[in-house]
Amino acid sequence: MISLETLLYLIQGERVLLILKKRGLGKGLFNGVGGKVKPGETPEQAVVREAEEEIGVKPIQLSWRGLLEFWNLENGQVESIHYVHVYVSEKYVGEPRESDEAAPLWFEKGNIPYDRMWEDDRLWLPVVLDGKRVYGKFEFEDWKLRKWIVYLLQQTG
Ligand SMILES: COc1nc(N)nc2c1ncn2[C@H]1C[C@H](O)[C@@H](COP(=O)(O)OP(=O)(O)OP(=O)(O)O)O1
Repeated sequence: MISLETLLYLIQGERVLLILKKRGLGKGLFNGVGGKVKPGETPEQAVVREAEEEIGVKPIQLSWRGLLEFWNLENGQVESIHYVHVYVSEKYVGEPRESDEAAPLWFEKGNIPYDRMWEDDRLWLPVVLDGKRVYGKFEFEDWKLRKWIVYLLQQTG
């Protein structure tokens, strides 16, 4: 399976909003808001839809912060590949609320719960929260991180 997905981090000053995922891939872990891009959607449209569905908030300004590839292998075979566009937003409408998919929680940027997140997050999220852009490729075996490479992207404009 190859899928195009999104991740969004709402920012308020020195705080970032994470969700505790209640179902699906990454259930029980904190992550950004997001999910799969549906046919006919752009990643931007998809991430706005996911924010509305998961936490009842509509981002009104998105800043693209990079592309991540997550490869998962099972018994030496590729089980799934996830291409994930990452965004942050400092402007949104609505107050984050819990849904059947996600429970939102604010964290200080210096106090992100990396021990309750995907293993890759600590390798690239600090860069994104520092206002930069990243490309990363992460290879997992049975969803355990084995190899990775992370590049800082040049800032344009
Ligand atoms: C494996 O490494 C990952 N790390 C992080 N931080 N986030 C990841 C990783 N792999 C996937 N993700 C993100 C990307 C998406 O935001 C979600 C997966 O989306 P999901 O499968 O839950 O998609 P939905 O469209 O919400 O789900 P349904 O198919 O159930 O509607 O995880």
